[in-house]
Amino acid sequence: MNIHKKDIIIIGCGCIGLSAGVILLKTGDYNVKIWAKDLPPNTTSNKAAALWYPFLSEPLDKVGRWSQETMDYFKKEIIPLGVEKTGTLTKKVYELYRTPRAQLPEWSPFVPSFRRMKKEEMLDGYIDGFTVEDGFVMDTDQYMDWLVESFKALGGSIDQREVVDIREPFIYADIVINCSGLGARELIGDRLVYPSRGQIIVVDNTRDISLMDEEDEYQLGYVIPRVHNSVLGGTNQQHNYNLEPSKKDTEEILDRVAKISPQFERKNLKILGEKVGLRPSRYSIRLENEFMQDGRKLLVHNYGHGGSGFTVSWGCALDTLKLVRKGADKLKTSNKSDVPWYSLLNKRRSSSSCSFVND
Ligand SMILES: Cc1cc2nc3c(=O)[nH]c(=O)nc-3n(C[C@H](O)[C@H](O)[C@H](O)COP(=O)(O)OP(=O)(O)OC[C@H]3O[C@@H](n4cnc5c(N)ncnc54)[C@H](O)[C@@H]3O)c2cc1C
Repeated sequence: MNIHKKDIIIIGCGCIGLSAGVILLKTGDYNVKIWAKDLPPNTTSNKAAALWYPFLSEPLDKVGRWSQETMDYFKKEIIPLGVEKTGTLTKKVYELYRTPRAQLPEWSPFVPSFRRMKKEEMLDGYIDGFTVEDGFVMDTDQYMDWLVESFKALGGSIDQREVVDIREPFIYADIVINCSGLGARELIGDRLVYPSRGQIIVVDNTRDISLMDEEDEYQLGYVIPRVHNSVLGGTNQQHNYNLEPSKKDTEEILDRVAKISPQFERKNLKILGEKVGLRPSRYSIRLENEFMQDGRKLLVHNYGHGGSGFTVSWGCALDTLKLVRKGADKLKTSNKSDVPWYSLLNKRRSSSSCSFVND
């Protein structure tokens, strides 16, 4: 056991915070606690489809690398554990277009199994498309439960609490990781993060291949077969905070998926439910160090993953570990009594405590 373990607080218990927590704990160098306003199953992550495929997130070169690293991690550490445990299933992905694409996606050079679809693979009505043979899907509730269990099994702990002042977790730890997703808008005042509302329909039938019609990035049509059901989508409504499923969206999604293939016409589908989540969109995923309080505290940002949170989760978690190591080496020695706001926030300590394993 490393008796000099550093304490870390992660803000956020979605797929991003939990993946970062697992990677940090696996090193044996840190005590890790998650603070989160909402816990699974009430996070955006639980509302996702979720398919491994880079989508609606930037910058595309980094997204390509993080996506491939995530795929490698899934293949080595998660898929071998079995679908019953992790809710993760290997599935081919087809991204379909009705008009020719002049270019391959910018992220594609990072993914060796990416290729343009062959003519004989094309569905009626489509003339271009891409595929990733070894793609995979997650049944999000099952996968998120497994993530929580993995984090706890490694010694991590989770407190349900909202952070209203980013300085508060620094009372208890010199290193804080901000995985607050859309919450970063209020938590640190980052107005560059905004919601992209996604609505999905859960249906009972499962198919063999994930199909996505991405001709119009705001009027999406996709069918994602998971372990126990399939997900039909979707919407991409920017700056829309409505968390209630809309009847109009449901109707339009059903129309769009019926156009992908007659097998998805509504008479062939049994609707089990509808879900809405707000993707944490940003012009660029923010994964970087920020030093606070004259260099005595380290805030690592890991948020703004848009439509690819699951797809890049482990790649971003591995980079978070690198940032923590790099930042920790540069931290100046902390002297809590020097910190002017400490005494103010100290008042809260009596009512809301936080103890680490080493305390
Ligand atoms: C309909 C839909 C379909 C999607 N499909 C896919 C897909 O197929 N593949 C894919 O890769 N991605 C998909 N996504 C995107 C994916 O869901 C997100 O990118 C991902 O969930 C972001 O994870 P996160 O952990 O950053 O955010 P969240 O899951 O939102 O977690 C944020 C956490 O931070 C906490 N928090 C926020 N503010 C505070 C605060 N002030 N104090 C304490 N805690 C705070 C929250 O309570 C929560 O625990 C989809 C999204 C939607 C909506």
